[in-house]
Amino acid sequence: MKPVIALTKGRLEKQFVQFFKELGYEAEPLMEKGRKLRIETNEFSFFFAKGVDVTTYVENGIADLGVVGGDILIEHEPDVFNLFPLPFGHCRMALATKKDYVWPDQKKRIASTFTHITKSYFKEKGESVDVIKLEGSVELAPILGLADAIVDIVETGTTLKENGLVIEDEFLSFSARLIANRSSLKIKREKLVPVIERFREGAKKR
Ligand SMILES: Nc1ncnc2c1ncn2[C@@H]1O[C@H](COP(=O)(O)OP(=O)(O)OP(=O)(O)O)[C@@H](O)[C@H]1O
Ligand SMILES: O=P(O)(O)OC[C@H]1O[C@H](OP(=O)(O)OP(=O)(O)O)[C@H](O)[C@@H]1O
Repeated sequence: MKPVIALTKGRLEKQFVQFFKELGYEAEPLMEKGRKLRIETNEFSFFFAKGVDVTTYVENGIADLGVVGGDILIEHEPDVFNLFPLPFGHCRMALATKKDYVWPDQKKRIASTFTHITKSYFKEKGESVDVIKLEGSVELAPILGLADAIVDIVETGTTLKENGLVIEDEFLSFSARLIANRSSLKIKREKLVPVIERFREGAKKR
């Protein structure tokens, strides 16, 4: 059986395919995938899912390996081997609010997709806040008055800037990570170790 790799769709997928190609693996089927969710190459079976679902598939042994953002691992703490960072998908976690915003005296309302990370951040500061969960376009929340501030991923800073928000604090930085199912690493050791080592070497070189 070929190793099965779960890839995060979207941003990370494109950067992974470039990296995978640079390692000398057959990447054409991935580059020509269109809307297909599963792709076979000579050496691997790939499938594509949202980041958090990638961790679920790897945790449950449907995939042997997975490529997922470090933010997802910290937020959801899946029971997988978190092997090492990959040289793409770099971003940071930031607390941001409206420019010149005057914070209210009452409990702060913070909107985020990353509720666990947000709660831990404020807990460490010894501050109790109300966290409002949003699934996307989080920057809207302070602008529309749903929240005082947001905790969200920042890469170039363009989204914040174009929406009149400024960073109050940056507190975590991430990249994509290679993860593995715990039993696959034992049962399929002979097949997986050379792949993992090739990825590790490639990641070091970049
Ligand atoms: N600018 C960025 N915004 C969001 N995620 C980024 C960014 N740069 C790198 N990443 C990384 O890419 C991963 C996947 O991001 P992507 O935006 O493709 O997924 P998503 O936020 O779940 O997407 P979607 O909004 O399409 O559902 C994130 O978990 C994060 O680690
Ligand atoms: O600093 P930047 O380079 O502007 O990138 C950061 C933005 O990208 C992500 O959103 P995404 O495009 O994934 O859309 P979403 O709001 O639907 O998650 C993230 O949530 C920020 O909004």
